[in-house]
Amino acid sequence: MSEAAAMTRDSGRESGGAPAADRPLVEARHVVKHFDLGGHFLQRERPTVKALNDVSITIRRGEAFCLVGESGCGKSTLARVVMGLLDPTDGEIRFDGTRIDALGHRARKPFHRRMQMIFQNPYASLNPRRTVQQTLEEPVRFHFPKLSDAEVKAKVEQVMVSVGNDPGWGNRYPHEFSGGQRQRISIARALMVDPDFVVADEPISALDVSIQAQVLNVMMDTRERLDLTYLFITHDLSVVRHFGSRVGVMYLGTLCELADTKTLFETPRHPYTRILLSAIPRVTTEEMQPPGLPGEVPSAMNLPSGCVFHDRCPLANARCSAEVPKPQSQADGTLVACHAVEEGRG
Ligand SMILES: Nc1ncnc2c1ncn2[C@@H]1O[C@H](COP(=O)(O)OP(=O)(O)OP(=O)(O)O)[C@@H](O)[C@H]1O
Repeated sequence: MSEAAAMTRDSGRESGGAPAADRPLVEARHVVKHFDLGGHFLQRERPTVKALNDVSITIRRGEAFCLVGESGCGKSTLARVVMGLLDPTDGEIRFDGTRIDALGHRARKPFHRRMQMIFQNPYASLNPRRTVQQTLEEPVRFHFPKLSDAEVKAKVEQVMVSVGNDPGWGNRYPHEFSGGQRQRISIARALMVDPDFVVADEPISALDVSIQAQVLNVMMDTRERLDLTYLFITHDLSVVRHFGSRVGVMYLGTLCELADTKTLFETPRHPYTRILLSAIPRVTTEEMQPPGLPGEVPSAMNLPSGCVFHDRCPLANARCSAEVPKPQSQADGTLVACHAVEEGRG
């Protein structure tokens, strides 16, 4: 199914029928996620963070799909909705052709095994009171209760070796390891249950620059060796270039552009993407504030009308402030949500 088809509301098409390799593994369709901040019950409009507003992406089997954008644009929220850690306000999530966001806990269990997550901070994501062995055994025993002790131990050893860790570290605790070693333990934990899909949310940004490449290489190696599909969230465009097969660029809860990595870097279409890429290599920080971009990102509690980027966009006209642009498929398959591009002004 093409990206454009996935983006067409009411297309309602199942992905069955196509050869396995061509079928999308993960689809987010028209996902909306609003956080209600409570407020006073007499308030007419309760304060709401509009974190995701009609976002659709399709992740194909075996690819490393990267999501980029400034801090607060909704990358982590989209990842959490895909993983079932947050319920979408609207829209749907499909995994291997099955709609999973509406499933009950029991029905979702097999999908929990197939979808794993690696978090940004390996210091916080590993339980300090559990040894490496206990941490790695736990998900295997939960998802494969019939395995014998010897089989579980062999599995731990095999996965530890596969991520470049010493299998003899099992009796040690997380604080005994460096950041890079801990993140490799986190990767091992995700791989223990033979997932198909791994979400990595800023997995290297908390690590020393000197070991970021090592950890990235471990992930690239596992992707090829185990035929994994990745959703990789990052601020760092040089990582995208290195790791990503396709890239989604987000701004203020919307998807601006979705393209093959090579195409995106060679011919960025959306004005926001162009500004972002023109800032490389200066923009690799948490803030990712591209120089030359006027003003600040508006609040997700008070979104601009029309295109959310219009008040910072050098190409904006009256239509941009009035009408939300829909993602349009270009001749090479790239999707761009921009009136200027659509009108040939881009
Ligand atoms: N639980 C929550 N309650 C209220 N607002 C939230 C919650 N989680 C996220 N948000 C808001 O949703 C928006 C998107 O946040 P999100 O963390 O998804 O962005 P991000 O692009 O991943 O940013 P970063 O790169 O800094 O992690 C932000 O405005 C954020 O403040």
